[in-house]
Amino acid sequence: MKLYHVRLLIPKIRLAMSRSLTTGTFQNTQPLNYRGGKRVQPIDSVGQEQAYEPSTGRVIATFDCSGEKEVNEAIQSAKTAFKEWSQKSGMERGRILLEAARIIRERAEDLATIETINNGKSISEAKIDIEISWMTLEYYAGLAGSMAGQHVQLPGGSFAYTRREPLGVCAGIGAWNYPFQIACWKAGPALACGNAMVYKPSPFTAITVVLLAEIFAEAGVPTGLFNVVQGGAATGEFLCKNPGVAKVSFTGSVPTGSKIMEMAAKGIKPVTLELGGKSPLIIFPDSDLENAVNGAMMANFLTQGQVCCNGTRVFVHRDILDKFTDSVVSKVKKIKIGDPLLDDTRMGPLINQLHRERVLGFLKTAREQGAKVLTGGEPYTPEDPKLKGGFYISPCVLANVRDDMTCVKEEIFGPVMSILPFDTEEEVLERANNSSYGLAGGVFTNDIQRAHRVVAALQAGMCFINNYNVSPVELPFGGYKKSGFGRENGQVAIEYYSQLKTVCVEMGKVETVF
Ligand SMILES: NC(=O)C1=CN([C@@H]2O[C@H](COP(=O)(O)OP(=O)(O)OC[C@H]3O[C@@H](n4cnc5c(N)ncnc54)[C@H](O)[C@@H]3O)[C@@H](O)[C@H]2O)C=CC1
Ligand SMILES: C[N+](C)(C)CCCC(=O)O
Repeated sequence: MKLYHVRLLIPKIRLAMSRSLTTGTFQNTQPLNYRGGKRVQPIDSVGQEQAYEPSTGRVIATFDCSGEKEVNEAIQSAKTAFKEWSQKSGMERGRILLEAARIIRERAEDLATIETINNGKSISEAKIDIEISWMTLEYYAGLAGSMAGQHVQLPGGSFAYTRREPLGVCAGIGAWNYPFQIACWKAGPALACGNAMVYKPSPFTAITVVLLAEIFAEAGVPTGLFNVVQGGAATGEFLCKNPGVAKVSFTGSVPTGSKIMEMAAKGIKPVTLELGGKSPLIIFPDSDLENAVNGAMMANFLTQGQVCCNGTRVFVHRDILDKFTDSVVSKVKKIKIGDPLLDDTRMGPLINQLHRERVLGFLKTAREQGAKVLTGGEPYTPEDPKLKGGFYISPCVLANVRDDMTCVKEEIFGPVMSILPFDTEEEVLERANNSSYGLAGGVFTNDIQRAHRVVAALQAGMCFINNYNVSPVELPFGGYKKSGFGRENGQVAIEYYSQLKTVCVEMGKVETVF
């Protein structure tokens, strides 16, 4: 009875706290590592990192990066919990994951607020991210109970069966653009399959993943099942190289993905790599123009354009080029930039000053190479004085671009759309596929056969017809080519967090050749 009251009260207090949080007020005071069922300071460190509130430029947390000993402790803690967790039935695990999903749903506003403070994305988007997060846990909770093997009949009454078993302790390494959601995309299937996890978020967004660890504990996972270590490359490397880690699931850039694969190769560990992209979005003249324009907006400007699967190469048929361009530019000009915690803001700041300079650098090169800026692409300072130190830029549309320009070839990871005219289907497919990336792709057309023919020809793991950047958890997500391999979400993710054991059973006498 007492416990029941505590349960009801805690979220209420927290919600009240989050509502009083406004931009410029949050300061982290608690340890950000999570091990053995509680927040802890790391026992050793490899330097310090700072997390910012990108909308104001304020430092909101300074923390030690976990050293080799701390990473090892977290892995040992996960190993202990794995023994208990892996013995539970799928139904038992599913029930606990459902409870975690329920708690996230109950605290959605709270979590979205902190996510916005630490990442800079608008609160309206952060709320969607949190919704996708609890849906992910619900989905894998449902799948946990249906994981099963096969029975195979053999001659003479003998038979075999297969068991789908967990891998052990999985390492999750995340990017900063969807901190809480990426952690759920990894933890959901990993825990459903019976694994334990040690998770390292990006040091830029160190805050919300610890809240997820607390939620798992509250939902009833064994102590130590989900641990958090903090830091950058050095901490990540301790994790990848540790023989106690059975698998690495990574979301981030191509160069880091390549390093992760190398480290994992030394230990013969499987990896899932969700890397960058430079995806094409193809608009045919027979498409519904309003839908196509809205699709292009969704493909380019979510989370200030810092989205791996964005369709940043927008190929538009020459017949509708002017109409499409005018419509997109007028919509982009109306995007409300400012305090991301305000409900009507649609675009917040980029993640940090260095990244803003990087994006502005791409725009400088684009201009030098002959691109025409139709709107935006400048540092932006909101009127509210407390936002003066934030990392804002105005969303940008580029025209007069060619396929060989840097802004069309390289991932900018900012709010920059390039519009490229085309004339024929054959030509546009050739150009769309002319990239070392292959994460996503989209097509807008009302010709049903053309739509399917085009997506069949696109070299990309995630394709959209007449929409872009929707991501229901039921759908597998992942890349072709340098955008990585392995899949997150969907039923198939179970295969990436489990291994198959075959048990061959003899019912007769052993026939020997000797
Ligand atoms: N395909 C996908 O699902 C997504 C891909 N991305 C890609 O991620 C990039 C942006 O994210 P960033 O955080 O800047 O990428 P990043 O590759 O610099 O860092 C990603 C994570 O890896 C860690 N890390 C860095 N060096 C490491 C090393 N040597 N060993 C182990 N861990 C290491 C970082 O601390 C961070 O947690 C973009 O290229 C973007 O396309 C981002 C989000 C989603
Ligand atoms: C949610 N969605 C589709 C906008 C982006 C997910 C991939 C990423 O983490 O960048």
